[in-house]
Parts: sequence; structure tokens; C-alpha cells
Amino acid sequence: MITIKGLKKTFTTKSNTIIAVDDINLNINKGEIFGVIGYSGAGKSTFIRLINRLEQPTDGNITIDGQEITDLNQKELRLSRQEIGMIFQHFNLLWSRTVRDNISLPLEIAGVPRVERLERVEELIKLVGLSGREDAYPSELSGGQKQRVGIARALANNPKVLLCDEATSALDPETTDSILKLLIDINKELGLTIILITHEMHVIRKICHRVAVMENGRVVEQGDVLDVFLHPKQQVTKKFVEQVMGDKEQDDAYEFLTTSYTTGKNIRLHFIGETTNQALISRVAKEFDVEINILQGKITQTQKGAYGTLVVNIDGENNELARAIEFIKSTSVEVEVAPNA
Ligand SMILES: Nc1ncnc2c1ncn2[C@@H]1O[C@H](COP(=O)(O)OP(=O)(O)OP(=O)(O)O)[C@@H](O)[C@H]1O
Repeated sequence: MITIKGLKKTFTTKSNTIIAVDDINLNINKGEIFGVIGYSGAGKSTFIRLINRLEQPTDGNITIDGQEITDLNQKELRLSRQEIGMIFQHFNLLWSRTVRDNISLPLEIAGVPRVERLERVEELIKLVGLSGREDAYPSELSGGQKQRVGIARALANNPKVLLCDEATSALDPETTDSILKLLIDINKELGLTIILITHEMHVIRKICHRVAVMENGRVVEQGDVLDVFLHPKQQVTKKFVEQVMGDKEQDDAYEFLTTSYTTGKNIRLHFIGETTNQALISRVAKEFDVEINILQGKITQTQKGAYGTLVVNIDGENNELARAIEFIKSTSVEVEVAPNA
């Protein structure tokens, strides 16, 4: 759906030249939710603004659904922007217009006749869950409701792509969840391709299928969300994964646990994707003559399935213990046996 090749943006100021986006190459599939994560200054905002040419690229190409965005003149660009919706951290609503009139604005600009416009606005209000608030002004809405207006407005012209620029960063955790859920519903219902930028890994975990990690203007790592969570390669990615899983803390506790349980075997199980749904522990307890103690665990859900770790102590007669561990290894759960304390 979207192909980005050699994308580059430099800003020249009086004192120096800043390379904000540096040779980005990405392919984003139709209907996928693609996340870009990075710390402040990594170049995320510049990157997303290049996609709808709110910024002009210094070099490189962007193709959306076969159309070369980087080649368009101003008139073509205006038309093409109707196919690329965008939502913002601070909503960018018109304060003097009601909810209905904010959502209607892009339809007015596109020259949609009044009756059709009113119908479409009604549809959108229902879609984003704002029924009953049509006549309110932005100042009378909560942050979550304002972002719902932003989403409805962005979807008004049936775009092919929705760009989300830190769309939940100004919201509290509960409201963030409800907006992320709305984005997931819209992605599923309309098959809409969504690109979002964020500095929060839990946003990536909750809604993205794939993720790219940005640092100093470059994409330093990308892949399926589950893969990146399980096997982060770059230091910056490891830090983001820790934001969600708190790995460092868990490792300290793991060391403590494995030195406290001195009989049997202490093992760490890494559950990936669908395997978390298997009743693994109860099967082992039933089929083998062993005792299993769950010492610690954390399982979390991503759009591509669940993943997490469980630390257990298995105790029993040596042979039976070995058989039980072999059995666990034969499933798709990754097993790590701690050396005996
Ligand atoms: N208009 C501009 N003129 C000069 N430098 C700019 C401009 N816009 C961005 N930059 C610089 O480009 C780099 C990337 O900025 P960008 O805003 O894209 O990063 P970011 O990852 O989105 O960070 P944040 O989340 O803090 O906005 C920064 O060093 C920034 O100072």
C-alpha cells in the first residue's frame, strides 16, 4: 500500500544543518496498523508529516496505492490529501464550530452537497461513538471526545490511510485505551491502513501489527510486534520493551527465585503467540508425576497474540522431571532451565 524509498529530510538553520529523517526505507501493507516508535527528537513527527507532504522531502520517494506522492503538484496534492486522513496529539479542532460542523469541514472543502454531507456526518458520529454530542463545542468535550471528533473528521472523505501523530499522548491511560480500541475497530471494520507514531511502547503493544524503531532519523529496527518484543536487537528497542515488560526487574527477581528454590528444576517459559492459550501447566501436572509451583509470571496481549514469561519450579523424581521438561520443550513454548543452585 505504501512504499517509502530513501526518504530524507534535512533542515537548514542559521547555525547548522539537521538531518531529521535519514534514508528511511519501508513497506506498509494494506489494512495493517504500522507503528513508529522513538524518543523525542528521533524524527518521528517529521517522518509522518513527509507522508502527506506537510513537509517536503529533501530526497527519496513515497508511493501510496500506486501514486507517487513526491511528484504531485499543489492541486494534485490537495486531492490526494483527501485520501490521507490525519489525527493530532492536540486534536486541532476549530473551537468556534460544533462537533457536527468540525466533522463536516473536510466534506465542505471537498464540495460534497449539503444533504449528502449531513448524512455522512451522522454516520461518522455514530461510528466514533459521539451520538448525543453533535451540537457541543470542543470546549465542552473531554480529551477523549475531542480525539473522537478528530478521528471522525479524518475519516470523512473515506481515506485510504490514517496517520496518527501521537494521538493518545495528551490523554489519560483509560481514555487512551478507549481511543486505541476505536482505532482497532475502525481498522477492522473499514480495512483502513493506519500509521501511528508514538514514544510509548504500550501503544505499539496494544494495537500495532508491525513496528519500526527510529533513532537519530533512521529506522534502526523493524518487524512484527511480537518478534521485536521477544528478540529486540538494538539497545534503544530493548529500553522500549522494558517500558512494557520491566525485564530488568524481572531478571533480578528471577535470580533471587532460582537461588531460593534449591530442589527440582527452576525453569523459565517464554510463551509466544497462540501457545499461551494452551493449558500447558495443568497438562504437565496431570501427565507427569511432578509438582509444579508457579513462582512468577507476566503474560501480555499484542495484536499478533499473547506473549510473556512464566517462572516455575518443577520437582519430582529425576526421570520424571526430565520427561516433563522434554514434553514442555516439544511444544512451541521456549524453555530455559536455570542451572541448579
Ligand atoms: N522545522 C524545523 N526546523 C529545524 N529543525 C527541525 C524542524 N522540525 C524538526 N526539526 C529537528 O529535527 C529533529 C527531529 O524532530 P522531530 O520533531 O521529527 O522528532 P520527534 O521524534 O517527532 O520528536 P518529538 O516527539 O519531540 O516531536 C529534531 O532535532 C528537531 O529539532
